[in-house]
Amino acid sequence: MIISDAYLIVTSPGRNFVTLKIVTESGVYGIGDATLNGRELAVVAYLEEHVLPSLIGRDASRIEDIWHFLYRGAYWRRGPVTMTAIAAVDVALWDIKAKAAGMPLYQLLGGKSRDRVMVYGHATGRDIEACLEEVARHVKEGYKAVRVQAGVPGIASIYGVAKKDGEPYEPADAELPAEHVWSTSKYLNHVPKLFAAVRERFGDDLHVLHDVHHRLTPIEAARLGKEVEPYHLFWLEDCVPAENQEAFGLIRQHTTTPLAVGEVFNSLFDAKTLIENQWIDYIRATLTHAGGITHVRRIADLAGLYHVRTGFHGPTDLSPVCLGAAIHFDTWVPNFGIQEYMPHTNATDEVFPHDYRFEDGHFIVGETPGHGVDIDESLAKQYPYKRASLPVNRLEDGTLWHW
Ligand SMILES: O=C(O)C(=O)C[C@H](O)[C@H](O)CO
Ligand SMILES: [Mg+2]
Repeated sequence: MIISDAYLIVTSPGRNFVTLKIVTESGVYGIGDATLNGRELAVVAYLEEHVLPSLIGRDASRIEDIWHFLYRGAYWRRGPVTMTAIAAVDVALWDIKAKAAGMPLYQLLGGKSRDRVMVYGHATGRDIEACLEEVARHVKEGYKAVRVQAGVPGIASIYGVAKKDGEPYEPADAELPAEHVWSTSKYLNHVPKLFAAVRERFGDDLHVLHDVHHRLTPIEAARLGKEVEPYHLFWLEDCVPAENQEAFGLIRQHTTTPLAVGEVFNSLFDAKTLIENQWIDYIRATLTHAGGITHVRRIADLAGLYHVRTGFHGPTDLSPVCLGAAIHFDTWVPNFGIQEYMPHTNATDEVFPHDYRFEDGHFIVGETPGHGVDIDESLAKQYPYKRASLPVNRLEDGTLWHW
């Protein structure tokens, strides 16, 4: 199991993905996702210059040791670039270990805790009516849980809403950051109306979710949480930026709406205070950005002690490699909550052949040894990298705000 080669494949079948391939002397290889949306080449440089040369000749089976070699050994700890690079190595090594054992990854983690994992899809529309149509489409396709994001009158472009109804939403839509204008008051006045309409049309059984995308202050988030209480959301996500973990204590005092956070977290330490105080209900840290299976397992275990469940980030900017590994993790993790799912384009699915499948609002894990996702390297070469940036938000007076 000696590592003989390690290299990156950067491809853009509709959007950019960075994939790490680690090859062992026996020929068994593993792949890991190293995609950090809008900062892809920073991770490429980190891996190529500082990580991959030191992997050659190491024993691929020593996953824990390699994790600490890259984390402690770097001296400079944490941060999204470092932790994405470590995650790519970690997931590739777990893939190798599971392939060498002849087992699907979930078996190595401890076996199945469930037969299938519930996902939530994304309904988006320029206005409430268009959004309800998208919710209806998801329900027809079998989804049991739907994230609902609608345009807000008076706000031209908003996170989570496609430019045209019926088109998929892709936030990294320009070479340089697009500038959006944000109004908290217009947003806060609109969201409760959206959820009233959803419940009226779809009844009480559908799980509904909403992503605030970090744009409120704690007291504004508390107001929103209270006002949507009658509509029983599955969760309200990222209602404030989470650098200040104590902010969630304030929000929690005011509302019983369940709270989810963590897609931008890269370490247990980003979530420790939130979890230990039971200020959140779902932790969204992702394998790709939070140090891979080895580290996210620690986050999930801590969360489990405090009734916090997982709800992994799963937008299209995480590659099928991340999604495939996440489905194995979700199938095993005892305190699973839900898995986010934004379908990839056909071109992406062709570059990344995989064995997971969507059925009746759930993912069913595959039985191929490893995490069940591969990369077609010659096809990947046909899609060269294109610089793409996430937008920024400004308040109506021009102040730079959270996007
Ligand atoms: O999927 C979500 O909940 C997101 O908030 C998606 C993020 O905006 C996206 O991953 C940014 O790259
Ligand atoms: Mg989000």
